[in-house]
Amino acid sequence: MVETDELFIRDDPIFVNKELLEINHLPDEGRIVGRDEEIKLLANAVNPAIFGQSPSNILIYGKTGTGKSLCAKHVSGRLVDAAESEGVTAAFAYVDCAQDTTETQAVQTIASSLNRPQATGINIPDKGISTATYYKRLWRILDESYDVVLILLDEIDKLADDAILMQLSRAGEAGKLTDCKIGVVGISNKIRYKDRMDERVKSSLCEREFVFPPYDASQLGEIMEARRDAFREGVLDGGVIPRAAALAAREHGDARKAIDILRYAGEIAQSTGAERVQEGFVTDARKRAETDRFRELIRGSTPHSRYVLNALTILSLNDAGTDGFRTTAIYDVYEEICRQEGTDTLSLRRVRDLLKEHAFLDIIEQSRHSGGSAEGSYTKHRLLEDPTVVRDVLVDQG
Ligand SMILES: Nc1ncnc2c1ncn2[C@@H]1O[C@H](COP(=O)(O)OP(=O)(O)OP(=O)(O)O)[C@@H](O)[C@H]1O
Repeated sequence: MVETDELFIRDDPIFVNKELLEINHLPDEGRIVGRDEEIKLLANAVNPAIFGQSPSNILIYGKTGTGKSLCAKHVSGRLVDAAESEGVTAAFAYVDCAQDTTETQAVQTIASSLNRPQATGINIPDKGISTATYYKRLWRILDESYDVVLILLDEIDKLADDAILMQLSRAGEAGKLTDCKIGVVGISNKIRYKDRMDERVKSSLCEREFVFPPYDASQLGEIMEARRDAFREGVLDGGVIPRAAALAAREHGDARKAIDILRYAGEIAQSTGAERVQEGFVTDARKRAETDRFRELIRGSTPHSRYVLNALTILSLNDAGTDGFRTTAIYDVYEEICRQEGTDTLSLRRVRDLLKEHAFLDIIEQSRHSGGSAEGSYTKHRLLEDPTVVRDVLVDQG
């Protein structure tokens, strides 16, 4: 008989179904909370696709963890099924533009995710063919296999340029490159992303725009409650979810963070050998979730965006008590950082824009002040994240 090694735990005392709390877990319909209206509006915009007609192109904005990707994927999946029952062949491709930043990578991902090599006989290699060849194969795949496709470009602002958007919008124009109808769903948490787009691409790709608001405490509570069965029955103390919901709502209304707090609280119980997940664990769990969230937020951000943040962090670490720092003070430190990095500085205007982007993501807070008639009014910037967390993450990311 094989002996069981007592060193390893076989029955997890805390979790029974931990996948429910994993970052990329896609909850089924019953577990999507508080987004009925957004789901309806998205469905409405792509509705023509179920009859094989062109869906509207969509841009979805909203802060991180507000369910943008989740709802876009959910509606796309349902659209594919609904189209099928109308006799229309549809599919959707999902591209994480933070991973696939170049035009070639993005078109490769789209082509390989839509390709059914057995049926098409087309090969999409990982590399070794030109961008133009990827496109040609993509158009062939679309023509051979589909009446309509949706292309989801998540974190669309991370694309190096507009080239692929240009191609997709051309392809979408009545049968120029393919007969398949194409709908593009761009997703971004940079509210100013559109300003950077080429005018032609903008008018074609931004037919419908949606802004997803942050969740409130009761929605976050429901989102977590809907995953309570990740835990063994009875191990979760009554106060854990309300506490985690209150904290997550007060800070960002970010569902991912709320779920992370819950998972970490469970892991703390596991690692300390506690029998129950206690409300007190939420404080440490929150700190870990905050670090993760921030790391994710600045993942793939441009070096200058990080230098600007680093400048404000250095000021904040040196002078914790103030109500913020003026743009010019931040710019001085930023210039020094650029000197050390051996890179040219961006203009003060661009730095102001980068600060606005950080403000939109709730990394910093901006306030207007009046300096009296001599000075006019000016803006102050204050770091909302814990400066030590920011510093550690920035050091990690180089
Ligand atoms: N309404 C909801 N109901 C249930 N779970 C949700 C809901 N909204 C978000 N979540 C959970 O939070 C996770 C993060 O959501 P999602 O990826 O959709 O956010 P996002 O708005 O796209 O954020 P980001 O800009 O960071 O990509 C999802 O994988 C899902 O597990």
